[in-house]
Amino acid sequence: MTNMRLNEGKVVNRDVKIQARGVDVFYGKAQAIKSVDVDILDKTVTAFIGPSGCGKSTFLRCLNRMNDTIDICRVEGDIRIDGQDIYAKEIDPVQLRARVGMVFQKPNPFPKSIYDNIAYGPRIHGLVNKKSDLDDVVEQSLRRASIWEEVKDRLDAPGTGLSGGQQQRLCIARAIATAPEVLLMDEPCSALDPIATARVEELIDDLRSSFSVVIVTHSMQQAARVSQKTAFFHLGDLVEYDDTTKIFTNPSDQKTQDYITGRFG
Ligand SMILES: Nc1ncnc2c1ncn2[C@@H]1O[C@H](COP(=O)(O)OP(=O)(O)OP(=O)(O)O)[C@@H](O)[C@H]1O
Repeated sequence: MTNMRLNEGKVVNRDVKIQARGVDVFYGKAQAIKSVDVDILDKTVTAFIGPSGCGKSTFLRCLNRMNDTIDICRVEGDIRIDGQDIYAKEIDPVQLRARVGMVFQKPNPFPKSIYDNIAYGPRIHGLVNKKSDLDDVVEQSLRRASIWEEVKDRLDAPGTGLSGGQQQRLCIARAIATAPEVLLMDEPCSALDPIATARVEELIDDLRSSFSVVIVTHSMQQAARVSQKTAFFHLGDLVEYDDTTKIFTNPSDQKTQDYITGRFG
């Protein structure tokens, strides 16, 4: 793709944050992910791309054990965050999900006030004791998600009353309120208009200074705009994983080339 604006951010020797080795995922007997090995870097945006049904969301959900909530889903292999096996017996998935936050395709604010949407995580994880500290976390999270100015005078209003784009930024604020190390985003802009999408993309670029961000996207333009690393999945295989500029200008695999040039998908 020659007319694609590529993110200028360089990938410079970032530490590996998530290491996956030999990851297989099954839904009943059907295998959705086949022996995936990948090193996801810290302070970097990594995009997962590939045709519908290739396993992007399934693999993303392995990274904070969201697949545990699907009865027929079985995950095998080894996934480590900072060297720690996240499937080890002693790992509490609820605590893990505070460290590895997630934002979904459709904004899903709790049926609570804007304030309580953000305060919920820090409260249940016991991250703050005093009301004034909680107020600070709420304000900082909303500022970081670039929505503070729009909501600061109506923190008691329901989160569900915001526009779609505002709701998605609220959900991002909610995910970062527990001070996660990794932020997983599953097609976070697919329900948003182009202006709201642009705001969320700017936000993603800003967030990578603090977190490792992994985003599933159907939009190759979006992958090129926001990510520094791209993983191309096809039929459950991780076909190619490299710098985003390389994937979009000079991929090594013919299947990647065919996908980015629109020959299938
Ligand atoms: N809860 C589930 N139960 C059974 N099979 C599932 C489930 N979720 C996903 N699958 C299957 O696993 C495979 C991978 O699906 P997944 O949703 O991970 O792909 P994807 O690349 O994210 O697709 P899309 O881009 O359409 O969202 C598909 O064959 C899908 O039908």
